[in-house]
Amino acid sequence: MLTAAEMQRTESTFEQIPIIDLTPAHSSSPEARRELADLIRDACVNVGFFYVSNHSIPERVINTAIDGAKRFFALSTEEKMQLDIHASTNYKGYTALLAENTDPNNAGDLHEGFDIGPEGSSDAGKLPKTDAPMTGGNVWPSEKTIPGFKEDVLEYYESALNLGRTLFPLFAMALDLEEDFFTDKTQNSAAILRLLHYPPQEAKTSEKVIGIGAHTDYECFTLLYQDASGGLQVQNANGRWIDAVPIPGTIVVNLGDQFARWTNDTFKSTPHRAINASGSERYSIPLFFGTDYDVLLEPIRTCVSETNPPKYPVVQAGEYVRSRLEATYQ
Ligand SMILES: O=C(O)CCC(=O)C(=O)O
Ligand SMILES: [Fe+2]
Repeated sequence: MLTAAEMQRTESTFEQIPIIDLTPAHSSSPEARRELADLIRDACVNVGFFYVSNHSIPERVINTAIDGAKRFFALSTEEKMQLDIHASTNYKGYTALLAENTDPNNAGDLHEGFDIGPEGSSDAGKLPKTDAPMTGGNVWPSEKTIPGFKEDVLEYYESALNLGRTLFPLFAMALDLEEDFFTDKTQNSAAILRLLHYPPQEAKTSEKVIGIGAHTDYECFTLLYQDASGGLQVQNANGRWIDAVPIPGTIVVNLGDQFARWTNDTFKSTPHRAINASGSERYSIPLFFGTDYDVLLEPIRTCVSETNPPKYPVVQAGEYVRSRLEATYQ
């Protein structure tokens, strides 16, 4: 008999992104968790992207966060620029339209964003420089400007963090490691949440200005809520752009470069981009879930062999993310 993973087998030339039901993640049966980890392994090795259903982020929490994003981006440019990310020492705050350029071949991204990290850790000055991008307080609009915004966004942040914590043991099983392999490496996870707003892209906009240019993410994995507009595209091994169509009730999970490096490319960090051709405003919320910044990304033992030697120099996780953030916001 074929296992679920064998029946749902993907390929690197995928035309569709697999959907994985996360219900067995909480099962007391090791076999059920193993079967789920096999599905996740297949998606990670071939696609680098999958949708999760039954992901446990309540719909209400998603809706209030999206509503918060709408209220935030509706503020005047002047109000938003008071929180300019370029004025922050730790990459928190507001990114204006075209202020970011994810694909160096492009001329700017047609989105605006608002970034937060862990709330309440404002001791960045005492920490080594490599820790700076993740630590330090967030900046918020005043409570009077958008009542309830901070609470709503932080509630989503906590829910998404919980989902991320559910996934690490499954990724560990998928790599034939002990289930708790990542636990001591993700005690102070560097998780950056972005609220994103993509104005509708007019047909005449140059090809060098799209919602977000082709890129790979920096951390271990990203949990992405996207609204119903559509526009996210994922590049397969043939170079074709495959639509990651919005599927109600799901969150998109994609792997990032920390995981690709750590797993010696066993897990794929797949290029993706977004073009909002819907004719209306698009909102999305990625949460970039990384390992603790002091972890050395030495190739994981099950991912190297004599015939598969290490492909990347060893870097410290925080140092790696810092270098990518610096390049993005220079
Ligand atoms: O908005 C999206 O669908 C994708 C966003 C993204 O890829 C990113 O922020 O890294
Ligand atoms: Fe991305």
